[in-house]
Amino acid sequence: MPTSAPWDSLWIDLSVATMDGAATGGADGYGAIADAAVGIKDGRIAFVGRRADLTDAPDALATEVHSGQGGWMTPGLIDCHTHLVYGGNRAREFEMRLNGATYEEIARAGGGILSTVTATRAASEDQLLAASLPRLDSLLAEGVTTVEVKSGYGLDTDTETRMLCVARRLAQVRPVEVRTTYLGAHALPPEFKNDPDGYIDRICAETLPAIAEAGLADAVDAFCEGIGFSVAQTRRVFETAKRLGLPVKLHAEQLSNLGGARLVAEFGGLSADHIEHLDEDGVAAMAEAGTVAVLLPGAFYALRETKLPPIELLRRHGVPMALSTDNNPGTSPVTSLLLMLSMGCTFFRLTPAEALAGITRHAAKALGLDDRGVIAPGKRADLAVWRIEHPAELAYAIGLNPCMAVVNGGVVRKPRVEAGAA
Ligand SMILES: N=CN[C@@H](CCC(=O)O)C(=O)O
Ligand SMILES: [Zn+2]
Repeated sequence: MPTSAPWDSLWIDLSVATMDGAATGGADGYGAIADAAVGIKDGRIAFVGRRADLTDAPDALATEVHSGQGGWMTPGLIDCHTHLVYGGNRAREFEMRLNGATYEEIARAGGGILSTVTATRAASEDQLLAASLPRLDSLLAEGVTTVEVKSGYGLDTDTETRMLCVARRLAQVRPVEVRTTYLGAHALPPEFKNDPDGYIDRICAETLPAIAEAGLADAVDAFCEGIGFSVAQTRRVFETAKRLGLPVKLHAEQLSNLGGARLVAEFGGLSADHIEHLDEDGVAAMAEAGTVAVLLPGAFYALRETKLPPIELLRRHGVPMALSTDNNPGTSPVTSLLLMLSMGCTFFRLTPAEALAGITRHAAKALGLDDRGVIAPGKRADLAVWRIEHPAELAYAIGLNPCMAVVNGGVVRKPRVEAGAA
């Protein structure tokens, strides 16, 4: 009676970028293994190493044997900061900016986020789902296996709840893991005009407790900025999140330095995001707290920012750096995570290895996930296979998508999900 193979599947004929700095001392930054083999059992990595170290023939070790055709395998990509679910678009605002208006002027004039709030409040759950799927499909085509999705365009309890329900539904109709973040403190809704403290009262007393009770959020975020909320108001939201047992993250130091990074570090927060205006005190506080720096070059590009995030300080203090699309209708209508690799290197001067860690290992850490983001025994078998000769090509090529296969929890899929498939 033939014994059953120990593994469900085995990948060979490829090199592997494990992105597991711990395993390789980060020598090449990729944790690279040439002529490698990756064994998968029950949706988890069972083996990763040299093919020469396999103890038996491939078809004796696995039920399914897959060839990487001489390419490379990386961990599945993780987009750790998106506002993917929303109604409408802001192309007119794009035109206004090209006619000289700034992002802040448009926001202060009641446009910007609030115009998306109007469109999102008017949309049904099914309409929001239909509007979000093409944006998600674009990310999935590039080997993305985990996406974070924020609320923040409802600003009332019903619509914030609806947004997070839609975010959760995305994972039911697409091969992707979705992590949700409540971002009620994103902008001041019209019904609380000139009363930000009253709006924070409602977030802390009504909306956030209701969303936590419903299990709709994995984390809580806020926009700490002159056109957003103060440190004191953000602190109140974080105190409520802490009481409800939810981790925090923060849109911090995007347009100015209010000390948001120090605040999110004080709460042991998962990440500080944007951080163009971050100073060394903030970097040191993040390093101390293990808070990840999430870099958003799409917003930097779309707003034509000139203030670069303090990359050298982040490196010197050992703060993990992640990259993300920040997909949103205003500052970053971006649906390509691979393009963020290119921008992270070209604008922010990350190395290709740092950039790839930014959408794998460090992006997982920004979401508080330690079961993915590296290829190592026991981790989720979330993988992407690329028709490339070296991982640096992923950051080097602009507009080319060399993804040839994606593995979600051990299940192999083609990169492009059938358009419109439910
Ligand atoms: N800065 C605040 N939030 C989003 C922009 C939201 C919007 O403009 O719609 C961001 O991450 O850039
Ligand atoms: Zn954002």
